[in-house]
Amino acid sequence: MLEELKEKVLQANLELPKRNLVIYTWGNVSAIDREQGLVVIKPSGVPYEKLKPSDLPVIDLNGNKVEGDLNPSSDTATHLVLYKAFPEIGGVVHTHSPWCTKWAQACRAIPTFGTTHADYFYGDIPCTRPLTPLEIATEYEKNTGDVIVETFKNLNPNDIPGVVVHSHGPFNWGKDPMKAVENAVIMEEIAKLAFYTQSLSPHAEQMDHHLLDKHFLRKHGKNAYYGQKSQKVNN
Ligand SMILES: O=C(CO)[C@@H](O)[C@H](O)COP(=O)(O)O
Repeated sequence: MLEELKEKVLQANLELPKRNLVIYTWGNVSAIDREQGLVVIKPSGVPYEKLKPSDLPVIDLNGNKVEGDLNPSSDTATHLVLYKAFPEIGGVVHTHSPWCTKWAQACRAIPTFGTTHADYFYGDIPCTRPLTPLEIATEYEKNTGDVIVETFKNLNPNDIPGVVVHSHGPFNWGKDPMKAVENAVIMEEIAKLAFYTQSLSPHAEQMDHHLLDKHFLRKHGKNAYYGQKSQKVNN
């Protein structure tokens, strides 16, 4: 079981350079086996092309390494917070992909400007609140995950599978590690489209972002009542 999960995590990590989401080792993917309460994650600082399944550390939900010689990703604490807070996800990915990171550094949510966005994300893609200097200095600790969970207090992570963390970058998730990476690729493209849209039309920002909510709801087979948000937005 764990060996199969390691292979899935390996393949998902190899997608990051393939999809131009990372340079060097600026990204990491993990997956969770909820029955065993174990997480498989990329080792810290190891180039993707050198990765083997046996290199992938296995950790428990308290962050204790239960298998593997290499150190787990420096973002492990954030991955663990998200698995505990979002019970339906099976994979998490973090990168410093350039377009999402621009919105993160500007501490701005990525606006819903079109159906490309609304096909995948229910409303604007949130940015966390501005982080304090101490939170920025300790981004490797659990506070990064805590501020993401705080951002989703009134949002459904199944309908918005990603966030940009102020001064840091994007985190995405999904039902499995490859779906998490797919959501990261899509969010990076949406971030790029949004950047150029607002540069072409500064007034786009004033558009009612909820105009496209029903597009998402219909696409995802939810009861989309014209002009009203469906009560049932969970998958
Ligand atoms: O945010 C950061 C560094 O600021 C990390 O996400 C690194 O970009 C990747 O770290 P490892 O996964 O290799 O530990």
